[in-house]
Amino acid sequence: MRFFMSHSHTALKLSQIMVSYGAMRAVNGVDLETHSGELVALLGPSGCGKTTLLRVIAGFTRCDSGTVLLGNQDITALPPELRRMGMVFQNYALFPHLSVEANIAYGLKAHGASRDEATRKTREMLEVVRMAGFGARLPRELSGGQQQRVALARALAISPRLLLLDEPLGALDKNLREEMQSELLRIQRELGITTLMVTHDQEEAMSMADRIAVLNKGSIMQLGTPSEIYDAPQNEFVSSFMGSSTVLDGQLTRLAQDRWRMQMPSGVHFEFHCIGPCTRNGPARLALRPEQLELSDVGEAAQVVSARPMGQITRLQVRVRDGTLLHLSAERSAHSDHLAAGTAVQVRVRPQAHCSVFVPPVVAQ
Ligand SMILES: Nc1ncnc2c1ncn2[C@@H]1O[C@H](COP(=O)(O)OP(=O)(O)OP(=O)(O)O)[C@@H](O)[C@H]1O
Repeated sequence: MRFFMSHSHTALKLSQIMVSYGAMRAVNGVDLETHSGELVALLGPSGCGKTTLLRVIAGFTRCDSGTVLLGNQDITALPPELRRMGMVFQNYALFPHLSVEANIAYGLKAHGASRDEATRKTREMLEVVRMAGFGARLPRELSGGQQQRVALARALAISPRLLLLDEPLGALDKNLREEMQSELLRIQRELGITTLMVTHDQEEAMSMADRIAVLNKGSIMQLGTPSEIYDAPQNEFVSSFMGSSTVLDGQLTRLAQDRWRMQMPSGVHFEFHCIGPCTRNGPARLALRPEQLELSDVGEAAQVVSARPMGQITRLQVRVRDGTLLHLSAERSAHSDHLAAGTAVQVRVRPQAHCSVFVPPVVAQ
């Protein structure tokens, strides 16, 4: 009867997970705790260990050390079939010769559901993913998005304690992908099921996740809400991975309580407010996002390299006098749309912007 339980709101806790393949460490001491019912995105570049971490949680890959807790249960050594987790992969992985209904019922029967239970639950899941009426079709008779709905229905049918998604929308084109993002979110919210989703798409993570874990080289670089990750990156990796920024090396000087000046060796300088508990005079790196810069009557002299109207904004590239290229996004205007290459302008950090500064670690002599 366990199939008729509501989806449990179970939290996951990973402690010091290590996985190596030979000499290569794929996951390097990961700690991660989810709240029950939240959607956490595992975001990072190719090869950073996202899938390996998901496989450790599912039980397909053994970790060399560390523990996996689900609720209060230590499941580190539990085989995958006893973990009751729902998984969806990028490539659908539906059985091609089975109908939609049979695909969904397959896992239910494998978990010991009777035929009647399986039929009832399968119909219910088809309703949840808005595919009622498609039960008799074969996977090849469905679009990519529909196949992914069926894969999701199949994963959810066993009332999993955790939903694991590995690039679930990676094979879909942009429009369908966006539609499926909100659909997936609706279902996840409706069922209140704790979900981990692997993605390398920053926008997808930003628009869907309650919290994002940014991974690099097997370690979590930062865990936080989308706005914490974007607005207050804790290190240079997160700052450059989330959205684009231009990084300037120079000397940092405090001008006032929360006002700083960054001067590059050429003398080019910018004044700005700093994010968070900033920092000390001396060598530093300033990360400037396109939306933090503006053309103005005061500021560093620069030349326009290119101006491209893109929907609501114009993307500008300007070069300051030491050759540094800066990226700006300006609100569309007749002026910004018609800035020719070579036009002399002035550029500054927007007065209200708060920028990230990273101080190189002090090297002991
Ligand atoms: N079975 C394996 N044997 C050896 N090395 C592996 C194995 N699986 C993964 N790796 C390596 O471990 C590292 C992490 O791989 P993983 O698939 O977890 O990365 P990922 O972040 O999911 O990448 P992608 O976004 O490209 O799927 C990579 O360097 C990969 O080559």
